[in-house]
Amino acid sequence: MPTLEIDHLDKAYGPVRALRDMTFDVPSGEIFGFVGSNGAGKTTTMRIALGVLAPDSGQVRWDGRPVDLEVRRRIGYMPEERGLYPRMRVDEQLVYLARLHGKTPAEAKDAMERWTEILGVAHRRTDEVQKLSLGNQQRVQLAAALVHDPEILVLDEPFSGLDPVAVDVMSGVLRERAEAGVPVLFSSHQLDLVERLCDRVGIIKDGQMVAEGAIEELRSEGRLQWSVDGAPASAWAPSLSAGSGLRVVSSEGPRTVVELDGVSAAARTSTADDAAQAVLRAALAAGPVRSFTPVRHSLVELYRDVVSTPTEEPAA
Ligand SMILES: Nc1ncnc2c1ncn2[C@@H]1O[C@H](COP(=O)(O)OP(=O)(O)OP(=O)(O)O)[C@@H](O)[C@H]1O
Repeated sequence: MPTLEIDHLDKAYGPVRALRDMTFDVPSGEIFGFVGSNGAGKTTTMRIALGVLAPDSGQVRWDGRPVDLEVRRRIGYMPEERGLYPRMRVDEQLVYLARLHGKTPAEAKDAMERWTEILGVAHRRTDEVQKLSLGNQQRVQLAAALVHDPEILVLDEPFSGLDPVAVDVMSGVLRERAEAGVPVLFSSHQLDLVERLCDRVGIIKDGQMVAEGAIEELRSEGRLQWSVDGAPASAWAPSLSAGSGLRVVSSEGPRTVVELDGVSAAARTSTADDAAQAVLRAALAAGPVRSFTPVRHSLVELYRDVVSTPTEEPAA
């Protein structure tokens, strides 16, 4: 299966180390969400993936082959700074871009009509781009990334500034493209959306990948907490032994959340099961327990945990 491989990228802008050993893969058919705070290095990674910026070291490959001019033509890219000609008509611009990527005039017109229809801007085809609202310009920008039937999609914050309907349209298009076998790499600060849409997520901080995987995998590596609905914590939490690593993190009336600290990855599953049973036993000893559930953290919570953990400074 062809894969987009981001392989050990390093990049500095003068004294600023924008990327350090950035590594991940996006196989065909997968939607990979790239998240990280402002200045973390997302745009830099995507520009290198597209081949418009050279890394200091490392390589980007598609289907085992370094991204060269030929591969670059097969990438659909939505730049962060956007890149449409404001005074050109929507239809002329999209046909022009498709022609640049080698489509015949008939194919280009066909693709322009199809994508403006799918993205809900068909009625604005003859307008200059600058006359469209920002959201509609963004739909045209996505059409521009898609109009040459790219094999790979690299989209820098495609959802920013879109209304909920446009978000749904854009999400539908990305899903459909992924189902057609295209690897989709996109960055976003809208973590709820990333959680809904992505097969895998990469969280970056200071130019380094600090967590990567399916959201379920990130959850299973994250903090372990249980929510208990029963007697108040004051009636049973003191009986949790000091050496158990269990502590109450919140308690409101009958609802108590208990967390397990410092579990080594290897011991995690059995320790987690033991800890859950210990919490339940303690709560039951104090009265009836109406519900007992592991806390499922959202991507926002996982993200906060990961980015607030200090990263190791690599040896100089
Ligand atoms: N052309 C440039 N010259 C100098 N420094 C740059 C340049 N482009 C980016 N940087 C720096 O590199 C780092 C990574 O920036 P990058 O734009 O890749 O981050 P980002 O994750 O895309 O951020 P955002 O979420 O704000 O778009 C930042 O410290 C930024 O200031």
